[in-house]
Amino acid sequence: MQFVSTRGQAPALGFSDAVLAGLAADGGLYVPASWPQLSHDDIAAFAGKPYADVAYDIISRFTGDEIPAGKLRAIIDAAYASFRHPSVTPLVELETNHFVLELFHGPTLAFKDVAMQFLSRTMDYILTERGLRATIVGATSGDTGSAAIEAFRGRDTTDIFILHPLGRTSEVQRRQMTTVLDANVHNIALEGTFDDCQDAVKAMFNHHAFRDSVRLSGVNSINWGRIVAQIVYYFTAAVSLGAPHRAVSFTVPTGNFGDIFAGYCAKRMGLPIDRLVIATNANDILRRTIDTGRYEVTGVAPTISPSMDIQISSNFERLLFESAGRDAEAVTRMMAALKQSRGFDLPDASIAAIRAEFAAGTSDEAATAKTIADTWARSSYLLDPHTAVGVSVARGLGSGPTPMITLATAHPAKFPAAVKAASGVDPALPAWLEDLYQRPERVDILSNDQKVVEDFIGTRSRAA
Ligand SMILES: Cc1ncc(COP(=O)(O)O)c(C=O)c1O
Ligand SMILES: N[C@@H](CCOP(=O)(O)O)C(=O)O
Repeated sequence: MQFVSTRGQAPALGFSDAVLAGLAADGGLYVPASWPQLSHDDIAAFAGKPYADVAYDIISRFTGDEIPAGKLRAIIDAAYASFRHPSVTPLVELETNHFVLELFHGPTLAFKDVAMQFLSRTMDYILTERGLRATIVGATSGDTGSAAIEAFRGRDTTDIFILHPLGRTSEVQRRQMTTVLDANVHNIALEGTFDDCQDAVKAMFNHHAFRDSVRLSGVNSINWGRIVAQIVYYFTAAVSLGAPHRAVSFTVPTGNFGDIFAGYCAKRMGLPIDRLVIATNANDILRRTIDTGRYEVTGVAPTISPSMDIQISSNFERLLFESAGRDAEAVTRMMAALKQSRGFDLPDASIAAIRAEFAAGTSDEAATAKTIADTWARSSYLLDPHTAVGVSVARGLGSGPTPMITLATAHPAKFPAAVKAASGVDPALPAWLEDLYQRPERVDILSNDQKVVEDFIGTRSRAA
C-alpha cells in the first residue's frame, strides 16, 4: 500500500515511511493511494470477534507486508491489553436508538489512547528495525498530549516534546502530562492557543533543515498511523448493531477532524454508514463551513470542552482532497489562501460532495451543560463535556431511520469542574490516577516564538 500527499509534491511512501514522516515534505497529509474494500461477508465475519482481531484485519490492509503478521498481531494485542474494559470500546444504550461508544477505557481516559497505544509500539518497531532514533513532537489541547506521553514514556527510540497552550487545558489533563518524569518526556507550555501550538509543530515540519537534524516525527492526527487505528471502532460498533445487514449513523464531537475522518474512511471501505454528523462546540468553523461553503477562521473561544477549542482543523485537508476528486493543486490553492487570508471558498463540487456525506450541528455552552445535567437526571449516566456536545447535537437532529452512535471521547473525570457545575456530581478518577494531585510536575513555559521552541527541542533531542 502506498500513501500519497494531499498536495501532490511529496513522494508517495509506504506505510512505515508515511508513519515516520508524519506530515508530508510538501506540507500535505498522507492518505492511502486507494481505499481497501471490505465485502459484505468480510464485515459480517467481524460479528462476535474480539476487538484485537478486527483491528488486525483492518490495519493489516494498510500495512501490507511491511510489518510481519506475527509482529503486527503482537503490537495490536499489547496495545489493547492496556484497556480496562474487555470489549476495549464498549457500546452503551443511552436512550431508544441512541448509543454512546465509550472510547475512554485506555490508560489516559480519552479516545486518543486507542490510536496512541498502537502508534507508539509501531514506531518503536520501525525505528528499532532501522537502528534509528526519532524526535516526536505533538500539539495538544490536552488529550493527545497525555495519551502520547503515556504511550511513548521510557522508550529508547524516541524523545517526545508536547506543546500545550498555557492555562487552557483542564487541571487533570495538565497533570497527566506534566507528572510524567521519564527522561525522554518534555512538556512545553506555550504562551498561546492550541492553534499556535499546532502552527509551531507544522512549521517545524516545514523547516526542513531542522526536521532532518532531529529526525522529526509527529503524533497528531496528521499522522496516518493515528487515523488507521481509529477506523477500527467504527466497524466494531456498527457490526454490534447489525451492520452490514443494516446501516448505522455516527455523531462525532469534532475539533481537528481526525476522529470523524476515520469514520469517513470506514465508509469508503464499505461500512454502511447513513449519517456522519460533525458536532462542534462554540468554535464552530466546521459547522459554518458546511452551512456556507466558506472556511473562515475567527478567534478561538475557551469552552468547557477545551479539547475541541480549535479553529484550524488539520484533517479537513484530507476531506478537501477527497471532495475535490483528489485534485492536489486545488487543495494547495485552498491551503495557500488559508495561510494568506485566514479563509477560502470551497469549489461548488467540493462542498456538494461534503454535504452529501456529512451533517453538522453546534452545541453552545448552555446546551452542553444542560445535556450533562439532563442525561444524569434521566439515565444516571455521566457525560464528559465533549461527549455532551455530541449527544446534544445528536438529540437535536431527532431520531432517524438508523441507530445513532455518539462517540464518547473522554471520561468525565478528566473535566471534573465542568461536570460538577453541570450535574452536581464529582466524578472520581480511577484508582491508578488517584494520587495525580500529589505527584510532582515538570514543565517548561516558552514564548510563542518558533526559534525559541526549535532551540529548546534541538538542544534536548537525543536524535540530533
Ligand atoms: C475529548 C475529545 N473529544 C473530541 C476531540 C476532537 O477530536 P478530533 O480532533 O479528532 O476532531 C478531542 C481532540 O481531538 C478530544 O480530546
Ligand atoms: N483535541 C486534541 C487536539 C489535537 O488533535 P489530534 O487528534 O490532531 O492530535 C488534543 O486533545 O490534543
